[in-house]
Parts: sequence; C-alpha cells; structure tokens
Amino acid sequence: MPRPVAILASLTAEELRDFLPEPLLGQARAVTPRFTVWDPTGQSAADFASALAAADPEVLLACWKTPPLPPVLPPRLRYVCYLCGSVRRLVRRDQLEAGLVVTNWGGSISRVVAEWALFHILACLRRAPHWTIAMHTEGAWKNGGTETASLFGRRIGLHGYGQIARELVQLLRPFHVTITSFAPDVTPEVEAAHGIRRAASLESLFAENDIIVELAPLNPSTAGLVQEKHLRLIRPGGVFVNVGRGAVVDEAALLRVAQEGRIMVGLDVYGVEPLPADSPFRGLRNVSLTPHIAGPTTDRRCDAGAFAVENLVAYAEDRPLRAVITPTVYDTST
Ligand SMILES: NC(=O)c1ccc[n+]([C@@H]2O[C@H](COP(=O)([O-])OP(=O)(O)OC[C@H]3O[C@@H](n4cnc5c(N)ncnc54)[C@H](O)[C@@H]3O)[C@@H](O)[C@H]2O)c1
Ligand SMILES: O=C(O)[C@H](O)COP(=O)(O)O
Repeated sequence: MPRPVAILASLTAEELRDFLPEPLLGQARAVTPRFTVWDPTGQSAADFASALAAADPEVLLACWKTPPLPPVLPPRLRYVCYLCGSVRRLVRRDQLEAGLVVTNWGGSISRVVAEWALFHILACLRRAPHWTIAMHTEGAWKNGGTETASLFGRRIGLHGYGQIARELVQLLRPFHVTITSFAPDVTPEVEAAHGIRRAASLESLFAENDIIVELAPLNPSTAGLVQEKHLRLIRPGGVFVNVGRGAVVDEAALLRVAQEGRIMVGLDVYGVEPLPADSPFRGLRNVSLTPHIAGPTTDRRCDAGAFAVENLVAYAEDRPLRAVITPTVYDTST
C-alpha cells in the first residue's frame, strides 16, 4: 500500500506535456492525493524556496527548468526525482552526503542519444555536410570527386562505456562492425559479455579504429582529456563524433584538425553553447553540426517520465529506487 507522500512537481507546461503525457501524469497523481504542480517559469530562487516551504514536500519531482535547490532544504524533503540527466546544477554534493536521495533518468533515454551518434557517423561517412551545402546552395550534383564510405565492416572505438555507449553497441550490430572501448569500467567480464574489445590506451583507441565516438562523462578528470595528439592518430578518411560533452575534447585542437580536412567530424556538443554564430566550425564541409539535440527527442521524453513514475511509485511503496545518484556517481558523471 503506497504511503500518501507529499509530492511537489516543479514542471513547466511544456515539461509536463513532454515528460508526463497522459496516462503518465494520471499515474503520477495516483501515487498520492498530495500531488501539487508548481510551474517554475519566470520564478526566482526565492520564489522556489517559498514554494518548497509552502508545499513542505517529502518528494520533489524536478526537471530542466527547476531552479537549484536552496542550501537549506525544507524539513521533510527526502527524495528528489529528477526527470533528466545531470543533477549537478540542481543538487549540491553536501545535500547528497546529508542523506537526500536523488535519482535521474538512468538509461531510459540512452537509445535515443545513441541513435543520434549513429546519425552523425553515417552523415560523416556519406559526406552529408558537403552534399547538403552543395545541393542546397550551389546547384551541385555528384561529380565522382567526393568519396563516400559505408559503415558495414568498419572498426568503431568508443571512448566511455556507459549507458549510451551500450545502446550504441546494439544499434551498430547489424553493420557487422568491430567495437573497441576505452573506459575504466570495461572489465574482461564486460568485454566478454558484450562482445567488444578493450583498448590498451586512449592512444590505441584512436589509432586502431576508423570511427571514434566520444561518450565519456564530463568531470574534473575528463575535461580536456582528448588532445591534439589523440585526434592526429585518426587515419585519413576516419571519423570523430562527439555526442557526449564538448569540454572533454580540446576544441581548439579539434578545430585545427578539422580545418585540415583529413578526417570527418560529427558534433552535437561544444565547449561553449550555443555555438557562437561566427564559430569557424560552421561551414566546414567535412563537419556535421547539430545544436545539442541528441536526446531525448520531444516525442521520447515520455520514456524518462515513465521511468520517473516507476521510481515515485517505488518510493511510496518503500521499494528500491533505480538510477540513484550516490556521491561517487555524482563525482564521476557529467
Ligand atoms: N548530446 C546530448 O544531448 C546528450 C544527451 C544525454 C547525455 N549526454 C552526455 O553523454 C555522455 C555519456 O552519457 P551516459 O549516460 O552514457 O553516461 P554514463 O554516466 O552512463 O557513463 C559514463 C561512462 O563513461 C566512462 N568513464 C568514466 N570515467 C571515464 C574516464 N575518466 N575516461 C573514460 N571513460 C570514462 C565509464 O565507462 C562510464 O560508464 C555524458 O557526458 C552525458 O552528459 C549527451
Ligand atoms: O546533453 C544532455 O545530457 C541532455 O541534453 C540532457 O541534459 P542534462 O544532462 O542537463 O539533463
């Protein structure tokens, strides 16, 4: 029997529509008669603190537009169910250490982000940026002078082997590729169970594969980890895709390498976002650019909503939660 926990849902109208379309909102409301929605649109940190004090919730259901939690939490707050990914902007580490339970969207949207990595890989191999510019603006047609390549049978290197990388492995299987990963948690057991290889080093990952996909998290130990020396190990005609976080890569070095035109580059994320209008990446024909839209797509935010509702029900029934952010997870995730 669920406990009648007080839940404050901090969601804009758009977030409600996308993350909790019916029947999910009804299911969330059915968890407890004490379910209140607060819209953070245009609200200040002080407004948020007042809303928390008035509702005095045991559970906060939060989303992208929710302001950071105030340093002093409302007395009954025990659980923050975050509908999205990185909780750093919402929750302070000391609040976790003090016992606040926090979950995020886990792997519920990872396949959609993996889908966009696959898009960039294919766009790069087929030289889609070149042909998009040339056909839309130059009246061009194929001329035999622009190489194209297929994904079938290629060697893929994954930097990072978390939830998105694991979904990408599934999407890549039909292409009969060889997959190698470099990440601290790829053990021989994971290697055997997933049918992937382990790279001996970041250098060998870049040197021994045709296509590199950047999926390591951004944390103090990974900022700027991918340097010019790594990017220059990618062989001519190779592909570098980043759908993780821009700041994991030395972006100035990436620009230099991209401008030489030896490799194809697919980017969804950047060191500075929005990407400045005058960024030299814009207009490079060997670079596929998208504006941080890897995921989750509007139509699949409901997957994160369904995952969150399951956690809310589990919490009210005193069952274990999924995707709990421990201090270690907090430190090592984006
Ligand atoms: N572009 C987008 O719209 C979008 C959407 C969702 C997530 N992301 C980003 O994609 C990245 C991956 O997300 P995820 O959900 O797979 O993350 P995750 O937390 O599930 O996995 C991260 C993995 O990175 C690896 N890792 C940890 N420390 C490392 C290190 N020092 N060097 C190399 N690898 C290391 C580990 O294998 C770990 O499992 C994150 O940065 C996330 O923020 C981007
Ligand atoms: O890039 C991402 O990770 C997604 O767009 C979600 O962002 P978030 O991690 O800030 O929720």
